Amino acid sequence: MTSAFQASLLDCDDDVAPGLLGSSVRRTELDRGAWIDVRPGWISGADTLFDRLIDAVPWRAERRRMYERVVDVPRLLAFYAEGEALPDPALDEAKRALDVHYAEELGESFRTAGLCLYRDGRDSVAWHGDTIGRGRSEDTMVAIVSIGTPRTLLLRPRGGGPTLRHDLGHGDLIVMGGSCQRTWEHAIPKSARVTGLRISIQFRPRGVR
Ligand SMILES: O=C(O)CCC(=O)C(=O)O
Ligand SMILES: [Fe+2]
Repeated sequence: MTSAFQASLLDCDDDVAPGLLGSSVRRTELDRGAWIDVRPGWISGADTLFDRLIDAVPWRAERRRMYERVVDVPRLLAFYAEGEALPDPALDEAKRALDVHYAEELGESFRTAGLCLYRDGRDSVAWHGDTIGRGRSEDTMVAIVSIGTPRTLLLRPRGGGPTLRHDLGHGDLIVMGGSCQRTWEHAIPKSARVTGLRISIQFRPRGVR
């Protein structure tokens, strides 16, 4: 697959690396004990990482049962279970940096990496919380690195309330924490305007999916 994502002129760094976290992470408290942390432009060399992941990851299409029908999942997927080698050393570095930054607050390390490839604005993820496993009943964190074409992440309280909109740019980090998976839902909506590829990398602790 060739990259349909146009390398930005400012980002011509061949070395891929996560930047500092620390005070560059901006926290927004949501209600009901949920929060999000945002660190724009966390990954430098994100263009290079994007191209490497497009080639290295065994992207696969999935079909899932939805009520009476079996439908195509509208994005390509890959999953790296605990202990499985990640597809790029920069993802190991990102995971290590997240483990250090969140060690005290999370009390455990991130263990798995889920990857999604959104081929264009027709690909999406519907409203959901990551509630398969412990996210259903316990506070946890899901850290997402977004690279490629910017997409909108929507967040809304379960049971109703205003929708928050967050634009995820190339190399950005967003972490959903506290009760976010069980008291809020998130989605990447379809968009007729989006024509480029986006990769999302989600790091989760053990037993959260
Ligand atoms: O694409 C994203 O950043 C979100 C993906 C997501 O919510 C999920 O895989 O659970
Ligand atoms: Fe999710």
